[in-house]
Amino acid sequence: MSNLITHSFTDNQALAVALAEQLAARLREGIAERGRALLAVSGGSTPRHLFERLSREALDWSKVQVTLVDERWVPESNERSNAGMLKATLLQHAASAAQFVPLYADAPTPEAGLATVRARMASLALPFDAVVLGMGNDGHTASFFPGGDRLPEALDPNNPVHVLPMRAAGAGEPRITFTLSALLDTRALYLHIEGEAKRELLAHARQGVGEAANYPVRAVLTQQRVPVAVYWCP
Ligand SMILES: O=C(O)[C@H](O)[C@@H](O)[C@H](O)[C@H](O)COP(=O)(O)O
Repeated sequence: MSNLITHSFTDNQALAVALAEQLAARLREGIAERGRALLAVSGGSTPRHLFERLSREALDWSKVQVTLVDERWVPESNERSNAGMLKATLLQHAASAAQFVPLYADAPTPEAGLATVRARMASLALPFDAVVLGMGNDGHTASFFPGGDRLPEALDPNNPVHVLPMRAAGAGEPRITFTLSALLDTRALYLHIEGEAKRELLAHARQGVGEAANYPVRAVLTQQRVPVAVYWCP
């Protein structure tokens, strides 16, 4: 049985409204049932509208912890920083009361900052209430890049480690990423993609056609641990 449910929208505004409502519902549920909620989101360019929308959802954001599924190893002031983007979009308005838990530490490399980041992440009470993944045109998701130096470790479904450094030719700077096993430890999993090219790429990755058989995102699509809700618009 397929583990994927696809929700298609006419444009990115309609998608942002629907996914923001969905995420807000998961967070409210976490707060009602456990007194807190934990959200992990992707960076990149796709989720900006979604974040702007989500930031205005009425809920008790002071009980919400927000982190990233992956981060580029650059300080927040760098335009490539996912944390910087998140602060400018999601952590505004009502959501400015949320606690942001960053994946970057002030160290020259992700390896040098790893102990600090791991200690920080140990304070998060998994499972996540919701994880939102994106996907790159090379079939990566989070920082699971094709040819990534620690890709097998990152995709190992039984890896007890939550966070790993990652280096790959297509990644730009060194990265730090949650592992697949940590990201699948979630009550709800979303894959947010936009555009025809990504829809085709996803279909190929799902079927394991040609080069797409090796796309890292396939590990998310073929796992049976948690259903994947795909949110797509042209
Ligand atoms: O830091 C990152 O790059 C992201 O977390 C990454 O995994 C992203 O989701 C994809 O690269 C898609 O990026 P776009 O939305 O820019 O296409």
